[in-house]
Amino acid sequence: MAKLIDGKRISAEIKDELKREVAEWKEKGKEAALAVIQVGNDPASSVYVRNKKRACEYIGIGSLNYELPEETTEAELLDLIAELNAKKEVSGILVQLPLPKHMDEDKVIRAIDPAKDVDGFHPQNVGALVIGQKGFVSCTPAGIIELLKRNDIEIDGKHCVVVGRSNIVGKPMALLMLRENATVTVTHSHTTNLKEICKQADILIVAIGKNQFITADYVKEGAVVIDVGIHRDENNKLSGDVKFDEVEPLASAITPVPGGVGPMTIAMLMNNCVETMRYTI
Ligand SMILES: Nc1nc2c(c(=O)[nH]1)N[C@@H](CN(C=O)c1ccc(C(=O)N[C@@H](CCC(=O)O)C(=O)O)cc1)CN2
Repeated sequence: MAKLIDGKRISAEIKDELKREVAEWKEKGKEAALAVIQVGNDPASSVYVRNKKRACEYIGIGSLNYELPEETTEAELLDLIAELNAKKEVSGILVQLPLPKHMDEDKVIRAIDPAKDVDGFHPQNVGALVIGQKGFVSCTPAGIIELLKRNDIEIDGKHCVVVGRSNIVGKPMALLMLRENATVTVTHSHTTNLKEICKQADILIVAIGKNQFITADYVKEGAVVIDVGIHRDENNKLSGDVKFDEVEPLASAITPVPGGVGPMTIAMLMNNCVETMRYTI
């Protein structure tokens, strides 16, 4: 019987800790405000943007929401980002991904002031992570580290297999696990012996975007399984990249979907927003 890693509970704990900290900073005259830009009306993105706004309100920081139509041009979006970069009262900026196909996501991310890049996607922040310097760390990988630590799951010396190499999860996740002294294997669509590699994992982190792809035959008895995937069926029922019912009996600990990694993304975004209060003069 696997230990259920309860991201919903831990994210609530973190938001309560941040709520108290924000109150202290505000007493010292410090403020923070998060600007969230959504282009188009992807239903899942609208849920996440709403959750981010609610989290800002809960911890006591400002939130400015910009809902732009799908046909917004890249130039118009870049102009808005430039405006927000220049606004002193805006301490964090994020552009909800994915963007419409006519936009270059990398170019848009590079336009955000790295000091306001609370998603941790800007090359300057990613570079800082690579060389072990200070910078914003992307929220989902940071949330997974927090889940492991707050569940007293040992990372140092463990073999961690990351399935997927995206810029917003897989790659930063590998770097964070390395920073925690895990031995890290990153797999991807060109990995030929995926099942054999996954079965070697003490900690298996799955972020491939394939519904319930990881089944019991990919998992070593007693492994810790972290599911980053999120899929909705026609009845709006959520599932992950891991076949939970099959894998749970094998694992020593596992994250559910929903209620695992997802809420931690929001909590760690709030932490990055509060970080701007800790380091402003
Ligand atoms: N600019 C960004 N875009 C995207 C990010 C990101 O970190 N920055 N990550 C994902 C989406 N994401 C945040 O934006 C995100 C995904 C899931 C959840 C979450 O709380 N999931 C819940 C279920 C919520 C629901 O009812 O659907 C759960 O798993 O329990 C929060 C944020 C891609 N885009």
